[in-house]
Amino acid sequence: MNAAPHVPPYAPGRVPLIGHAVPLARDRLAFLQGLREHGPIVRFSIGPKTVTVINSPDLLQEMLTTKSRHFSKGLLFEKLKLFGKDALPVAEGSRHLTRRRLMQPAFHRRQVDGYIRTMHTTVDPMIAAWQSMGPLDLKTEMQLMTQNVVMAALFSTTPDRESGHAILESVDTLFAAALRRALLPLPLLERLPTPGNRKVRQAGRVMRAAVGEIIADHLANPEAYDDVVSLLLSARDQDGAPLADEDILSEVTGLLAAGSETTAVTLTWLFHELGRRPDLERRLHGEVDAVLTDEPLTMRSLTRLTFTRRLVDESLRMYSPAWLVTRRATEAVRLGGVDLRAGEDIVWSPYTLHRDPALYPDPLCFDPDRWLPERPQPPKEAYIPFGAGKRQCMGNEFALAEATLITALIASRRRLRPVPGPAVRPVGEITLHPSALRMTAEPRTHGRRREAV
Ligand code: HEM
Repeated sequence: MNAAPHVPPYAPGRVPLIGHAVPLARDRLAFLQGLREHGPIVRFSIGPKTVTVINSPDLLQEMLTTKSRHFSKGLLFEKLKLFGKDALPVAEGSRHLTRRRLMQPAFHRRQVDGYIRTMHTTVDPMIAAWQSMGPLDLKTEMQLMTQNVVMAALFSTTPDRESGHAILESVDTLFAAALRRALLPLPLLERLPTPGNRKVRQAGRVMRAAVGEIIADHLANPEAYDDVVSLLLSARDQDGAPLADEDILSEVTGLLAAGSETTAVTLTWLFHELGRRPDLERRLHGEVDAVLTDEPLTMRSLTRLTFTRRLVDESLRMYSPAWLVTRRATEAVRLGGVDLRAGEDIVWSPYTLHRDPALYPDPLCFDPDRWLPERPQPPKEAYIPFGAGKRQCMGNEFALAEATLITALIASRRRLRPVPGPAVRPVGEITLHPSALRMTAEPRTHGRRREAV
């Protein structure tokens, strides 16, 4: 016999009509973090909408794996359709499955190995160019770098700095609109011709034009390319029909959006920590000087960068880029003894999970050595920067290789020093990024200087 369902509590501080809108607007990260102490499943409300937060790693695992068929991607991803109606990260059901099967092979570890040289040749000149620049806005630099890496490795295209900036601004505008609309869903307002909505439409046009050009070039010179765009262009369904133009545009745009900012903010946080921890920086320099040679980098050489990789893993723990993820129950389902109603909106946060002192000793200490194999490790379900189950990040191997490679290449040639300014704090927008981070890129005077490949 099933036990009587438990009704999860509302978080304290709920005010009639507006619910928890005030603490949420004041500091959404702190609000979400604070909810953990109210149990594994807790509710909050914004106006008439109730949102259920899952805090326990076991229940998250259940929702994302064994019971995943009862959930759709939810509010945030509905709003992220701004990037493309049915792109993989927002697609549902059989459409998701077919597209995932089609694109997954391009992201297997073996395939990622083949991207390493392109990553290297894309990033090297960008690091060299820092020489002639003043203080860097580090997040923007990292975004340009990771955007170029995705475009070069997956679409065989490298935009110049100006075009890269234009794409980046459009991605930022669309991401900001998606989050705003998910937090305060007022569909009617989204359609009005307000300046804000016009800006969003214009950003969409810039993205479509940039991606459209890439696709047109592939169509005009099919024999010149063998990449993800070619894969999409040559795909056929069971009836032998090609993908619709709109679908190809959506998938390419979706990959660009999913694959650039997440890795960029991971690297931004990593160098923020190194900038204030000379002990860690010294160890990183020691490792890259010992491992990097003048030979081109390969997956094999990356696996020897064990400390560099622990820095990446720790940045992904403490500053999980995808800090807020949503789901929606598509039918009534029981989770952890709680009956969720069909249509119930759900939120989970790798950021708060990874900062739970019950799972991570001293969680606010940036300690890459917590990932040493001889140290006690957290349960697998407690470390999910890339999610879990059938919707787990498709680009995780790509992102880990890229972040390790970029960290090592920067450290082999530059020291990023913080520019004095206001204290850096985490800001939870579509990704978790530092409030502002300006750093200067000093050449390294000791150590092996690497030339462009
Ligand atoms: C540090 C970097 C990254 C992080 C932290 C990250 C995180 C995530 C997370 C948490 C999800 C799953 C969301 C959910 O469960 O609803 C996801 C999905 C996805 N990511 Fe990533 N991601 C990263 C980099 C990348 C890269 C480099 C690419 C591709 C170039 C990529 C492509 C995708 C795609 C296509 C999906 C949708 C998968 C599906 O629904 O089947 N990501 N990512």
